[in-house]
Amino acid sequence: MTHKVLLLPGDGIGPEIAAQAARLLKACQDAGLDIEVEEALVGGAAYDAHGDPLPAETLDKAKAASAILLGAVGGPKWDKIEDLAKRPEKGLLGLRKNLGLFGNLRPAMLYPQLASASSLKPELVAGLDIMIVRELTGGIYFGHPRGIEERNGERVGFNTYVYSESEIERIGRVAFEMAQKRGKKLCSVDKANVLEVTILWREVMERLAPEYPDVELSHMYVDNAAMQLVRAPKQFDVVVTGNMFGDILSDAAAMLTGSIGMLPSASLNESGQGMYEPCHGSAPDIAGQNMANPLAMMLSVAMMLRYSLGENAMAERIEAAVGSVLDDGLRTADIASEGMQTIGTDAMGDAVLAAFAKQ
Ligand SMILES: NC(=O)c1ccc[n+]([C@@H]2O[C@H](COP(=O)([O-])OP(=O)(O)OC[C@H]3O[C@@H](n4cnc5c(N)ncnc54)[C@H](O)[C@@H]3O)[C@@H](O)[C@H]2O)c1
Ligand SMILES: CC(C)[C@H](C(=O)O)[C@@H](O)C(=O)O
Ligand SMILES: [Mg+2]
Repeated sequence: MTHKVLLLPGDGIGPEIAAQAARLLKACQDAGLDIEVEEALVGGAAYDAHGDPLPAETLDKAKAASAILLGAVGGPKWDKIEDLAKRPEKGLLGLRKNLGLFGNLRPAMLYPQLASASSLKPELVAGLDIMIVRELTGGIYFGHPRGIEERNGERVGFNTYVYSESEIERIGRVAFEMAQKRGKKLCSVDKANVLEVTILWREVMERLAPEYPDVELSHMYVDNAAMQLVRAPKQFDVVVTGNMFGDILSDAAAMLTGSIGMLPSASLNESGQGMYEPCHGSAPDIAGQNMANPLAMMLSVAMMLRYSLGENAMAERIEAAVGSVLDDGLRTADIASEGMQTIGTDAMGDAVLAAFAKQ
């Protein structure tokens, strides 16, 4: 069966790293992968062309695709748009919500070659392999009521942090199953000392635990979890948490691996359809300078092959190609240690493709 892959480059460095992903997809096709690749607009680019960060045409194409690859959206050019619904980021959130992509997997895995690029001492991160399972279609990002309104003579801004039991259970099961396949440890991160919604979160996780007797469940408050991540990150195997805590903790975890430019992600729905994207944003500070690290995007292609297309061998081939490029000492600026020569986005893409061809 031919799989349809939708490529959404987006904004800022999005198109630069998406170009490297497109070359990698072509190499996979040449190696026998049966896919059809189409491109569409999302985010600021879509707003500029159609006045809408998620045009109906893009959403229709996304719904029809087996998998979606997204670069990044947003940037200062669109930050002045007063109507939040028209901001680039809402295009991304709209895709997640409309496709029901509730299960966000963010693996923070250290390539040993990058130990000296980590923000922690090498001995604290050697062998680091954490999977953050972030709930992606609920929580404070999508809660009602929300808005800015006049109260007692001043404006008040508010969002609502809401989770239903079924939403918690659904992401809990993804996390328990993930822990079963990995190190059998699951840490659920909440703020149950303060927020009722996360008291319910904790209760549901506890209720599920007896169904997964081989998994050791623990709980941690999010403030402590942030501290523990940078103190002793190897204590974690799988971490499950809500939308906003997961957003923040995954950026922090990224630095343990050397750079946010190394962190891919998968966002899955109940039917196995997925959207794959680096965890980072559009990096306006380096956009257009051929400086962005394309590896998170290229590793997102590997996650797509593994989670949506069932092509594990080819996924491993990409991951091995990345490893061999790092073995050769090739580094974009974000992952270079002092004194190392750096290469640009295109050259890093060339190197991964050459290594992929040799695998
Ligand atoms: N998934 C997404 O599309 C996504 C994710 C996060 C932020 N954003 C958006 O991106 C814009 C910029 O946000 P931000 O600056 O807070 O976060 P960011 O992730 O874009 O950048 C943070 C820092 O990391 C660096 N960086 C990020 N990706 C890199 C890469 N591949 N290689 C090298 N360096 C990299 C940037 O140069 C910057 O210094 C905002 O509009 C934000 O809403 C989008
Ligand atoms: C751009 C933004 C909506 C997004 C999020 O907050 O989920 C991003 O930070 C991410 O981590 O994917
Ligand atoms: Mg984020």
